[in-house]
Amino acid sequence: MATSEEQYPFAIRPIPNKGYGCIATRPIAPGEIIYQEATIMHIPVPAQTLTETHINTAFAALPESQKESVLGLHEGIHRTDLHSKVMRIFKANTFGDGSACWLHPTISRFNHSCVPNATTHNDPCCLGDEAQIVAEKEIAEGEEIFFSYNNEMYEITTARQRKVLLEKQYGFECDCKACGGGEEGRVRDQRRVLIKALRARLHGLQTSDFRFLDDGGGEENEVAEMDLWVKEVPLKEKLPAEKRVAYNVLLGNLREAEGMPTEDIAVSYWHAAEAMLDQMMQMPDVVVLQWAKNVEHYMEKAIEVNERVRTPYDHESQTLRSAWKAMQSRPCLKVALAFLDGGLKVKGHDLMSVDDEEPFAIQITKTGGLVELYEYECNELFEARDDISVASQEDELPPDGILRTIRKKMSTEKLRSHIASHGVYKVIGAALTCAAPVAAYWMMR
Ligand SMILES: C[S@@+](CC[C@H](N)C(=O)[O-])C[C@H]1O[C@@H](n2cnc3c(N)ncnc32)[C@H](O)[C@@H]1O
Repeated sequence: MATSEEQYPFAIRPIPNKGYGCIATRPIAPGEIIYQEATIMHIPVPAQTLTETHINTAFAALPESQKESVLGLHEGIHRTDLHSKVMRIFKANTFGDGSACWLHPTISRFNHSCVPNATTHNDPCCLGDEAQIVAEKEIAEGEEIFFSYNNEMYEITTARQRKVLLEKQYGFECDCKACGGGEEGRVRDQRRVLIKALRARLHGLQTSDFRFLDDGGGEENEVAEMDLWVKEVPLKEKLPAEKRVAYNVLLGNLREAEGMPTEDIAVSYWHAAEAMLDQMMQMPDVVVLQWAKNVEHYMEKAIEVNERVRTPYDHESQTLRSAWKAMQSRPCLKVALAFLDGGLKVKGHDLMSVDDEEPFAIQITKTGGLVELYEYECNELFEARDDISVASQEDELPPDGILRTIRKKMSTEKLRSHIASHGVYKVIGAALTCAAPVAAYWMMR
């Protein structure tokens, strides 16, 4: 176990009931690279189809020194399907990306938490076959450093369900704060159930049913990821833009509240901004200023969250920044942001309001002129369009869906009384089936 304490900010130490683990030897700041190392035993086969022969062949091909370090790794559990020590070691320490599996001799010493303070980065474009452990939060000297062994799955399962998954895969019972039960555990479970529902809807799927995990997950040694996803059923209708906005914002908020990795939080806000822009573009001649502000707010949030743990020059930061630049060049957003930035003169129209009231929207006329619209004027315009669209045939994605969203904005009183009589979770439930941004807003208060 070769880590030099001067060179790296952690040491491998025995941890009660966990074998070894990695302890910070000094304070570590968010974004700091804790460790970086190359893979060994890289097997170009997905975990589901990995066989004993694959593992034995890859092990046999290693130089003697690497064989020794593999054999020194944690052996994992004695399952009936894992016949040799090498098999058990590989299963207990394996990393994978859906197309290959591999080991990292030192990174394998980090233990798991469902609320991790670090993440693994292994983007092959930037790191080749290396992986990094990067701090997600402030880590104090003496604190154990954890990453999540499968955040994609664990962020959508309750403590009881994770207990089955972790037991079958690794043979341990997690004692992190998300698995610790009590009131905190209950709130975390509810957040993760919502994250599951939102993620499914955003993928165009009905929510998967994980209740079989509550009953112990069956006789199998391991619950394959395939089993969990194969039950997915596509939604009958495409999710309209206003729901994608609401769901992504809520997903970002829930992930933040749950302390999930910043990369996932940033992606939620980025997708919310994209959906908001899609919503704006369904009505290209009327630019609602608040929607433009929302796009800007969600993108700024995505960039800020991402750069808590990455420099502006990292690949992910560059991707986000160039996505934001591309969005800003869309005519509707460009007009709105230029206007909000301090006035915009187009074809002799001075759009700065004569009084202090900010217009609700800007209308782009047929001749390309720009006209300010105040809220009452918008309502009249939208009502006229609603009347026309009621008469028109039903589209899969009605272009005037957004108009209805604005209407929903008017019914906050109804939501308020709903919360009073049914409680917040009923309202969240309602929002999951008929969400509008205003419902998401209420949920987050
Ligand atoms: C990849 S290894 C991690 C390093 C390992 N503890 C060692 O001694 O080398 C995975 C194994 O560590 C243990 N482990 C990891 N996270 C744990 C946790 N949160 N609680 C208890 N045991 C854990 C389990 O035995 C698991 O099979």
